[in-house]
Amino acid sequence: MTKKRIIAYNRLEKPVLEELKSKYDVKFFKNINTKTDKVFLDYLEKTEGIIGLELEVDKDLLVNAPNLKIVSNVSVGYNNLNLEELAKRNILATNTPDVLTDTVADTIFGLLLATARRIPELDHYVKSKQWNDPLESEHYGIDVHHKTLGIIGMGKIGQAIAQRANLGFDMKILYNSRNKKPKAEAKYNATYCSLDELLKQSDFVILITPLTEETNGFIGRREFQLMKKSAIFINGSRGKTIIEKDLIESLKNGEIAAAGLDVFKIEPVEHDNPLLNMKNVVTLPHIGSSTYETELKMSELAAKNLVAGLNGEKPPSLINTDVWENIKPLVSKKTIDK
Ligand SMILES: NC(=O)C1=CN([C@@H]2O[C@H](COP(=O)(O)OP(=O)(O)OC[C@H]3O[C@@H](n4cnc5c(N)ncnc54)[C@H](OP(=O)(O)O)[C@@H]3O)[C@@H](O)[C@H]2O)C=CC1
Ligand SMILES: O=CC(=O)O
Repeated sequence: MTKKRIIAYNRLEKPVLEELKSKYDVKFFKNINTKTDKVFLDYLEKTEGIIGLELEVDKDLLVNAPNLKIVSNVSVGYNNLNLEELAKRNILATNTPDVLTDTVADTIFGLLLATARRIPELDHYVKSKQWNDPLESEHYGIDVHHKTLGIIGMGKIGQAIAQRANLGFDMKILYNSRNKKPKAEAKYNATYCSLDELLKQSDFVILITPLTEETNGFIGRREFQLMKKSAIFINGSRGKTIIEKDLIESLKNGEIAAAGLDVFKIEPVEHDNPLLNMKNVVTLPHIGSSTYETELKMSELAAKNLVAGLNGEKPPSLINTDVWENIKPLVSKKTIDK
C-alpha cells in the first residue's frame, strides 16, 4: 500500500519526525517560500497531512492541496490558519494547548524579571569588563514583588503567570479577558477590570492573548499613553497584537519605562529594527515554549493529532469541531489504516 504523504514544516522534534517517517511518506521543509517553491508545491498536491510551525495556511495554499485532510500546528497559537477556508474544504485543524502552559509562563515571568532588574544589560556590563567601581543608582532596577501586575488575556498561560505572581511575588493582580474568571480570581486573588483601568493602574502589563481580528493592533499609542510612565510592558502573545512603531515612539518619549519582547511584527526580527538598539528593551527570539521537554511534548501531541485525523478519528486537540461534526458521518471505516 502506498504511504500517505505528509509535509512537516519548520519544527518537529527528531524522534517524532522519525516515528512519522516510519508510517508515512514525510518530507521536511524549512522556511521556504511556499508560494513559489516548486518542490513544495509539487509535494503539496498529494499531501494528506501537514504538521509544523507557522506555515501560513491560506486560500492560495489550500487550492494547491486538494487531498489535504488535516493541518496539525506544533503551537498553541493558530493565527497562521485561515479557519474559514479550511472549513469550506472540511479540513481539520489542531494545536498543542496545555503541554506548554507552565513553560511559557516561566519564560514570560523570566522576561519580566530580566527587564525590571536589567539582567541582560548588566550581564553585558560585567562581561565587557566595565565593572570597575562600586555600582551607582544609574544601574539600579525596579522591584517586582508586591507591585501591581496587569494580565491581558487571562487564559491558560495568563493564569499560570498569575499563579507565579501571586504565590511567588505577592503581587496585586489585575486582569482583562473577554469573560470574567471567577475561579482564577479566587485562586490567585485577581481582580477583573476594564482594559483602560488595567493599563492605568499596573506597574507591569503582560499581553498574552491570541492574535485574532479583534486583537490585531490591540495595544497602540493610546494604550501606551494610558500606562504609568514607570510601567514595564511585556509582550508574549504575537508581534501583531501591538502596533510596534507606537511602542518604539512611546519608549523614545518616556511614556513607558521599558519593554520585554518575545515576539515581533516580523520574525526573525529585522536587524535594523530600532527596538534592538534600546537599552531598556529586553528581547527574546520567540522562545516561550522552547525547552527540550516541552518542545518534545508539543511535537508528540501534534503527531497524535495528525495520526488521529488521518485515521478518521477525532484528534485530541481539535480547533475546528464544526468540521469534525461535518465529516464524522462520512468517515468510512474501510479507509482507516490503523
Ligand atoms: N511567546 C510564545 O512563545 C508563545 C505565545 N503564545 C501566545 O499566547 C496565546 C495564549 O495562549 P493560551 O493562554 O494557551 O490560550 P487561551 O485560549 O487559554 O487564552 C487566551 C486568553 O486570551 C483572551 N482573549 C482573547 N481575545 C481577547 C480580547 N479581545 N481581549 C482580551 N482578552 C482576550 C481569552 O479570553 P476569554 O477566556 O475570555 O475568551 C483567553 O483568556 C496563544 O494564542 C499564542 O498567541 C502561546 C505559547 C507560546
Ligand atoms: O508561540 C507559540 C505557540 O505555541 O503559540
